[in-house]
Amino acid sequence: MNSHVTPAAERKVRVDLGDRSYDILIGPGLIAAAGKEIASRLKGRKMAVITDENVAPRYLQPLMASLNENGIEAVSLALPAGEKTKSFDHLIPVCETVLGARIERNDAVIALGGGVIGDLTGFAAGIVRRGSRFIQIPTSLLAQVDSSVGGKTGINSPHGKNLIGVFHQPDLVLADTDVLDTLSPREFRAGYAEVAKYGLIDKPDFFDWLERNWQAVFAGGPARIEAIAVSCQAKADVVAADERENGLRALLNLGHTFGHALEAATEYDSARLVHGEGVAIGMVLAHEFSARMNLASPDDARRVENHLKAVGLPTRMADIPGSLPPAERLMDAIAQDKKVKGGKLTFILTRGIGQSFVADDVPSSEVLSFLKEKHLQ
Ligand SMILES: NC(=O)c1ccc[n+]([C@@H]2O[C@H](COP(=O)([O-])OP(=O)(O)OC[C@H]3O[C@@H](n4cnc5c(N)ncnc54)[C@H](O)[C@@H]3O)[C@@H](O)[C@H]2O)c1
Ligand SMILES: O=C(O)C(=O)C[C@@H](O)[C@H](O)[C@H](O)COP(=O)(O)O
Ligand SMILES: [Zn+2]
Repeated sequence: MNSHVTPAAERKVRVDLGDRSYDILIGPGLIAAAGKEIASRLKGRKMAVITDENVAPRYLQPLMASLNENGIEAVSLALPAGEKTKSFDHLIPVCETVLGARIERNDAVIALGGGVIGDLTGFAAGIVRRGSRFIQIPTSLLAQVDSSVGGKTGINSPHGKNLIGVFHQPDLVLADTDVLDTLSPREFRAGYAEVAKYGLIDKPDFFDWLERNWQAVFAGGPARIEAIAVSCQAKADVVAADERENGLRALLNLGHTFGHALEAATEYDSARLVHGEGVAIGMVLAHEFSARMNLASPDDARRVENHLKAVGLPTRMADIPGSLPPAERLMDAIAQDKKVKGGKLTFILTRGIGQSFVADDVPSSEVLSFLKEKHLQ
């Protein structure tokens, strides 16, 4: 993998979906260049920019200036930051802002922010006028490597994560890597969990490379851009092969069945647990559960845990501050998972590092006794 590291220049990944194909541009300076990139690709000249209150003071003005300089008229809305914003309460003002600005179908709705803003804004774009054009300008590592790509949009319910939403692909993704310098270390680590996920799904060489190069990824520069580009290419390949998660795409859910249950159990309180942290704990649990089912070696679970711990991520349920509900309550959230078929649980399990697979019909009694055991560890 060392040979993959190239100088910090702009990279392009194409998501191949026939007449809904789009580019992901990755590199420095893309917010300043956004107006030009958008104007050269889209006909519409009216846009609504949705962002959050952390991102707005840093990056909204440069984006609005770039749009205006390129003949695009834009309105904006800044929402509170954090997972609780992915709710019906905040969906309403997004839809009303878009409609109030008379954004037509061929104009566009722009998400400027992390995965929360991307998922919420994408959902609004998917339902306003039964589908409006949508541009992702992801500003967190997590959003640049995962949530801005692939068209899953939506909001949370007390019943579980992302249970209300639509598939709605963006028309363009602009990942400005300069903005990652203002992300908090905790949020950078959370995004890194999704980067490591691609290695653990089916790229053992990439996982090896991350074990050796993670400090360089955290430091910035070419290794960081490389990790983002490899992640986007991995996701683009899966989405192009199975856009609506009829099979293969479920692999991108590695660690998420446990992780989402933990997010619901902590009531989407970002102070206690953010999505990437839930995924980190969930990926360790998925490897441990695979070992318990005699599918993989316990050494692989230890290796995954050691790496995630080394970067500073939580890896155990006991790492989550505050108390958790009993294992039976976690099972209620797991039963609402979108991968459940005919009441039977589907998990992403593994035969080793980079050898994940979709396991249908996982016995819930096994999962419950595993969770009871892991609850206090
Ligand atoms: N649609 C998908 O395919 C997909 C994939 C993965 C995750 N998700 C969803 O994404 C969400 C998590 O996304 P996230 O981790 O980006 O969370 P987030 O959107 O809450 O952003 C994390 C925090 O960082 C702040 N922030 C963002 N960019 C910043 C910057 N450049 N400088 C300073 N602060 C910045 C935000 O204001 C927020 O406080 C979850 O809801 C998860 O379910 C969706
Ligand atoms: O894009 C996908 O497919 C994923 O599963 C990516 C995940 O990282 C992401 O968190 C996604 O939102 C989870 O999907 P869900 O269908 O379980 O809500
Ligand atoms: Zn995720």
